[in-house]
Parts: sequence; C-alpha cells; structure tokens
Amino acid sequence: MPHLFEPYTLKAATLRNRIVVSPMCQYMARDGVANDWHRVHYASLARGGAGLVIVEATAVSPEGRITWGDLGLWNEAQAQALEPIVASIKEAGAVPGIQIGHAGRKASANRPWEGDDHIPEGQPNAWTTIAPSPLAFGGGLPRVPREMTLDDIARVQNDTVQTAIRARDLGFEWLELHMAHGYLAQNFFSPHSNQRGDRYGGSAENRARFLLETLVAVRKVWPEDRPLAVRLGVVEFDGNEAMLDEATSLLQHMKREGLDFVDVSIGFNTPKASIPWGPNFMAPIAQEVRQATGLPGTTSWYISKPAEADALVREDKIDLVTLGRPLLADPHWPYRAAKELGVDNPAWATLPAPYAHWLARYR
Ligand SMILES: C=C(C(=O)O)c1ccccc1
Repeated sequence: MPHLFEPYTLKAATLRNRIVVSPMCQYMARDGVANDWHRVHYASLARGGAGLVIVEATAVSPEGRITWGDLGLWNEAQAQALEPIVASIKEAGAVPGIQIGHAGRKASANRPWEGDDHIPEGQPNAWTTIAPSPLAFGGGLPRVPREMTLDDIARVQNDTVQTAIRARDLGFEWLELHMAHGYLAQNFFSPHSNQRGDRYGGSAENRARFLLETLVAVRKVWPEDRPLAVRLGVVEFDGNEAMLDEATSLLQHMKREGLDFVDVSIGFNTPKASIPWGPNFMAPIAQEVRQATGLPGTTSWYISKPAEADALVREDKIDLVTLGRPLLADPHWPYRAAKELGVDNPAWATLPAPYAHWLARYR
C-alpha cells in the first residue's frame, strides 16, 4: 500500500489516508455565515477522497476577518450554518477539521480578486484593524493598526476560546489555530510587527507569549482526545535566520502544554520576503521541525505530484500531505493519485459508492 494511502490515527481521529485539504479561504460568506457555496465546496472536497478536510480560516470575531467575505464562528447563527458542513464531511468518510484565527493587521481587506488590499478607511464596510504594534504590513496593506491594549489581548484570547468551544460542540474533530501567514498570532511572534515594550514584546519568549497563552487556553476547552494543531509560520525568507530556532523552541513549549500536531508554514509577515518557490520546498523545513520537536506534522506549498507526495511520507519528511490548489483544480486528486500509485480498487478506496460503482464497472 503506498504510504500516501495508509490510514493515520492521532488521538481519537483516524484518517483514511494521508491527504489533507488545506484550509483555503473562499471569501464567499456574508456576515461570517456559511452558505450554499461552502456546503457544495466542502462536500465536494470530502467526496473527493481526502482523509482530513480543514474548513478555511474562520474568524473568532468580526474585526478578526481578513475580508468581509470570511467565515466566522463568533455567534450561534454562524455555528448553525456550519452544522451541515460538518455532517457532509463526516458522511463522505473524511475527518472534519476547522482552522480558527484573527487576521490582525491584514484585516479589513478587499477579497483577493477585488484588490487584495485594505478597504480604504472611512468606507462603510471598512473596520479598525488591531495588532501588537502600530506598524503597517505595507504594499497593498498600508493601514497602520491600532496598538492592542492588554484588555484587547485578553478579549481576543477569550474570543478564540469561545470559537473553539463552538467548534467542539459542532462536532469538528480536528482544530487548527492559525498562527501563520502574517495574521495576528504571527504579528505577535515576528519582530517585523511586534515592537511592544511590555511582556508581549521584545525577547522571543515575550513575542511568543500571546501564541502560547492562546494555545494553553484553547487546550483547556478542546477535548483531550481530539487533535489540537497549529499552523505556524516558522520561516520568513527575509534573512532572519533566528526565526526557525525561535519557532522550534515555541513548538517544543507548546508540545509540553498539549499541542498535538504542527502545520509548518511561512510567515508572510513582510512584503520584503524572498520565497524560494519550488516543488515541495517546505518539506525539508517541516522534517527539521518534526525532528527537533517530536511533533507529528505536515506542510503544504507546491506539492502536487502523487509520487512526490507519497515519497514525502515514505521518507518520513511529513506525516500528512496538505494540498490546496491541486484540490481546487481537481477535488478527485486522491482518486487520480490512488490510480497512479497502484492502489487496489482506486475508486472504492477514495470515492463514494455512486461514483465508485460506475468507475469500477465495465473495466
Ligand atoms: C488566505 C490565507 C490564509 O487563510 O492563510 C493565505 C495567506 C497568505 C498566503 C496564503 C494563504
């Protein structure tokens, strides 16, 4: 059996294979409420055969959205709208996961295909952005965020806990805290965006404090038998070589506090980064982080070929393969990979009966 199609168990979650649908913002919500777009989107991805489907970055509060089209889980109407999505993912045989977070200084933006930039201040659908320090990201995101008070920090951490409780009660079985990609948690962790003089800024330990406190608070409400993960930007590709060591130290501490799994990603916290895009380019970094922390993990970015994805697992670089765009292009990528890798009965190994029956028949 190819390693990519071996089951994977972590705590009480068992994935039918090593393929993960990356949380990918759809920006199609209104007031944070999921709709038919999301129901079809997630059911299709789950029916395509992935082992774990992680629902896109879901905001813990209104000002925590990247754009006005982001999903939210700060109220009961949003929770109710997610119920059928959890059910359809499970019904298709995949594990339902969700990523939650706060956009920090990248918030209050237009949807990527409508500018990918900050909504001009004063426009009716713009809102005040908050972050550790009054430092703008730059480029198309020039707004200077309001510096968070200690009360703001406590509120956002409580918002995150309340969202985790709603996700728990909805039946999500895998929770990922979004601590990457230039959003709020990354804003605290990175010197590019955190120049606070209090206990949340300065040293690496202080810059990690918000992230660690949030992990500890969520762990207290997230069931012990359900995996708790973080997606963390461990490199910035901006010449700051210390960041990987700081991230590794943080993850080691998080593991001691109950973190179960890490999704190794990129900081995306400065427009000056020089990212070495290329096939599977994050895999060696993910392997290094897994070895240094003892955490199981995954990564994504430029992973697209079934044989290469299988090799990443076989060579113990990553435990799970997280795919984004290849699954948008082809939600049945798992079926195609199963065929290519020689899995017996590839249709029945990946697809629901109404599809598998016809694909396996008349061969
Ligand atoms: C919308 C993103 C997310 O939700 O993490 C994102 C941000 C930066 C790069 C890739 C994806």
